[in-house]
Order: sequence, then C-alpha cells, then structure tokens
Amino acid sequence: MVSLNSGTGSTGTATGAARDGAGLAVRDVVVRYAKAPGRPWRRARATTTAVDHVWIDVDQGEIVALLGPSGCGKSSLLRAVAGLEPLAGGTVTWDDADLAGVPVHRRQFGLMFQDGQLFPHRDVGRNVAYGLEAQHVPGPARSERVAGLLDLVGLTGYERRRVTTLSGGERQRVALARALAPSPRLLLLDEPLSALDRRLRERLAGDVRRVLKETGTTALFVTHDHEEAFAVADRVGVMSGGRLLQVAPPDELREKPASREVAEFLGLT
Ligand SMILES: Nc1ncnc2c1ncn2[C@@H]1O[C@H](COP(=O)(O)OP(=O)(O)OP(=O)(O)O)[C@@H](O)[C@H]1O
Repeated sequence: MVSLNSGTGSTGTATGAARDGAGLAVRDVVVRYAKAPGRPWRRARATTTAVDHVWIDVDQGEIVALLGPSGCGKSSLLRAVAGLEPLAGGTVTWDDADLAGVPVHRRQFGLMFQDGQLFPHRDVGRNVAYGLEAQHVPGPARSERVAGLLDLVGLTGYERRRVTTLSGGERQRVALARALAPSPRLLLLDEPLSALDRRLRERLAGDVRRVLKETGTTALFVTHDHEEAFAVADRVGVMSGGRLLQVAPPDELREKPASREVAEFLGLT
C-alpha cells in the first residue's frame, strides 16, 4: 500500500512505483473556485485554492478517511474525484485509466451525503432499489438484493416503510444500502454521520465499517471528527488549508503525528 501527498510527513514513494495501479489514484490535484465578486474587472483572476496539489491513493477494498477542519478542502477533493468539480491541475485515475472527461454517472462511483437525500415518494425498498432499476436488474433478483442489503444495514423487513417515518440513523442506513446496491467500484461518503448525535454516530461508524468490509467496498470517507475517522478507516488523511499533511493508519497517526499541526488537530498536544 502506498500513499502519497504533497505536505510534510508524507508516506510512500514519490513515484507510486510500488503500487499495482488498482483502485483510485489522485495525483497532484488542484481545485480552485472563483472568489466572491469584488471588483468586476478583477473577477476573472481572483480564485480560492480549495485543494492544493494533493496526492493520495485508495487501494481496492480499502477505506480511506479525509479528516480536517471546516473549509480545509475535504469535500472539494471528494467532489473532484466524483467528477462534480473540474480539476485546475493534476489527474484522477481508476485502475490507471484517467477519468478526465468521464462524466459523473459513468464513473461507477457511489455517493452518500450528510442528509441521505432519500426519495420521499418512494418507500424504503424502492429507495434501495433505485440504482438496480437503472441497471435493469429483474424484479426477483432486485427484491433479493434489496432484502440482503437491508439485513446488512440492520433494517430487516423495512421494505414497505415510508422514509418520512424513519429516524435520522435509520435514514442514513437506508442511504448506505441504496448507495451500495449497484455495487459501485468506489463509494464516496461526505460527512454521512454528521447530522446524528454523538452516541448514534459512534455506533453507526462501527456499522458503516463493518458493512463496507463485508461488501468489499472501496471507500473515501470525509469527516471533521477524528474519532469517527479512526473508527471507520484503514488509513486517515489529515488535511489543512487545501493540503494533505499526512496519510497513515489510525494507530500510526496517534503515535507518530508528522507535525505539530497534525498533533494539534488530533488533540494530542
Ligand atoms: N462552490 C464554491 N465556490 C467558492 N468557494 C468554495 C465553493 N465550495 C467551497 N469553497 C471554498 O473552498 C474551501 C474548501 O471548502 P470545502 O467545502 O471543500 O471544505 P470542507 O473541508 O469540506 O469544509 P466543511 O467540513 O465545512 O464542508 C473553503 O474555503 C470554501 O469556502
């Protein structure tokens, strides 16, 4: 496993040579936004760099968390990987194939957000079945897969429930089952638990990891909560000001933070 980044304390090699190319590779990625309009004649050049020359890999079957304070660029990096933000520099590849020009819906990546974004007019079963319908999976196989996924997320028998009657935690479980249904080759999760209270978040973080591991899902998980990142991920990337400061397994991060900034953010100082 090799991880690369642009900041201090990077692990891995600068060439990625030890890697077999399978999975996601983010190479020197830059994301910029136009700044809020000030003087109209300066608008074209005024930009914010949200992601600043980031390198990171997610190997097949691996869960990597992107951790950092609000505004550090986590969501922008995730959105760039999804194809929702254009790259101002660098490349995003899957199995060594460059994804430039591949639209969001053709990347075979799943997305899950903080509020689940369930379809209110569909019951739980039909929410989970959504991606399978798009893939024209026949009815019986679809029902079987939906039931299996609901089992997996701890909602056995919930098929006919209206989503408007679910608790926040149940809604996120349905959202996870729905995101996994089409077997995405990479699942991108943006603060999927942050709308829940701390106790529920801690329990669900463990469940999310179990479900991702049982399904062999490769995942990139954005959070601002280090306990959550440590509970879910195989490796955690710490971001600040658009840069990736360090990528390492949770134990290594705790024991050997690469800089004072990382240690401070993790509450280790
Ligand atoms: N659409 C946009 N237009 C302009 N600036 C943006 C836009 N989206 C994000 N930014 C800016 O880019 C920077 C990174 O934002 P981003 O949302 O990626 O950070 P984040 O770490 O995910 O934060 P949070 O945890 O609060 O969501 C911030 O300075 C933010 O204000």
